[in-house]
Amino acid sequence: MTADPVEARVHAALDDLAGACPTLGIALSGGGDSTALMHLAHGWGRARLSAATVDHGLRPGSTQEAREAGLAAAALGIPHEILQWTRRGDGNLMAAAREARLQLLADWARRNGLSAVLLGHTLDDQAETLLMRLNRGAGVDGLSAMAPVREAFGITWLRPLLGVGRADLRQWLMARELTWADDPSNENPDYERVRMRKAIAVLGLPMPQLAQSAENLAMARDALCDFAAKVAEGAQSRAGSLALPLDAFRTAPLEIRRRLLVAGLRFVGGGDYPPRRGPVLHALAELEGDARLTLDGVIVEPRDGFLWLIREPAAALRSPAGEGGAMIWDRRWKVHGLQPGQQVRAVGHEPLPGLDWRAAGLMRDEAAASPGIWARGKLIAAPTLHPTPDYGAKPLRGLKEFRALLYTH
Ligand SMILES: Nc1ncnc2c1ncn2[C@@H]1O[C@H](COP(=O)(O)OP(=O)(O)OP(=O)(O)O)[C@@H](O)[C@H]1O
Repeated sequence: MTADPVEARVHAALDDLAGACPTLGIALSGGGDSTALMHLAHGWGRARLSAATVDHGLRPGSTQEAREAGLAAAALGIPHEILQWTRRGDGNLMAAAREARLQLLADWARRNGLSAVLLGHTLDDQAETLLMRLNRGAGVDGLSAMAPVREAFGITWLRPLLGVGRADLRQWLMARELTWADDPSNENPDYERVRMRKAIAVLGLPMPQLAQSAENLAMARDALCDFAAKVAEGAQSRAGSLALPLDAFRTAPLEIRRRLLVAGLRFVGGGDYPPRRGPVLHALAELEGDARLTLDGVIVEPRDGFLWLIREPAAALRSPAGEGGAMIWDRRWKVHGLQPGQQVRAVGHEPLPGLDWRAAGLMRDEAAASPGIWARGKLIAAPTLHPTPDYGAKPLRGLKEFRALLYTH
């Protein structure tokens, strides 16, 4: 047991988060936080360590800094790699650099069979992030604390420094005559994070309390998710539609209803982004009556004790046709084994009179938005509707997979 408070705290966090990991990676930027992290993890001594530095090549001298980080790792006998980023495309530079950094580190971790990668986010990062997001008017989810454990890019990321302040880490390093590189962008007031850091210092805002608020919000978020999951327990899904029990939905608090509706819209519509808050709140107000509405390509309709969310036929018809052996159509259907010349497109309303769609227990719009297999402009099969004698088995021979995908966001 160590008497130093920084070591005691970080080692306890490592026991907790990484106790079962035989190998750990360190995302080593060369700055004070991750340099301290490397030394503290080395002192902890319970896992085999490797380190990597991403050279973004965005500042002169970045390659030299990455090499110096490598030397610091080598001094502790820790193998180190420099991962080079070459920028492609344009867009938000910081966001692209961050995304690429995580991807490069994740690939490196996989290549080296590492159980998890440690990141050097601190109590200060937690507090600054909270203020930045408050400034942007984020909701409970956006304001919640950074998690100490996170799965992303196919690997586990651990943040054992979240309980320690940046100044304490710097002092810890200085007391041991250990050096680090200061990134000049940490002083650049063009960055929102830097402005927030200065505001915290000038106003004397209490960092631990800010970080605690972020953690409390994370707990509130988790409780809301659990509650929403309970209400959704009686949900049914068929033919890519979703039905939520109407009583449970109507009696749930507004925030729970909002979450359920957002999750349902993404499940049925397959959208990459959640729908905007304003239209969702508006829809929730309308749903207090018996309104039927359309939002984000999804029909929302209270009917027979359920709140139905059905893909809007017009939106499904706009979806590009699916072709080839294996594909995902309309973001929701996985189709495998189509024959050459066959396409997946929505059935549409037109062919419905000739089909026995009621026998499948579907509603009219549900049937129209469901996938059909077409050849030479003719519908030859509609596997989610009842197979009718006209279809026969022939056109479907070879169809191996045809199922609605579950979206879990
Ligand atoms: N160039 C880099 N190479 C390796 N690891 C890095 C690099 N830059 C940052 N990291 C890792 O990420 C941690 C957090 O750094 P930083 O706050 O700059 O990045 P971030 O995750 O992009 O955060 P933010 O979202 O706040 O911008 C560092 O402590 C370090 O572990």
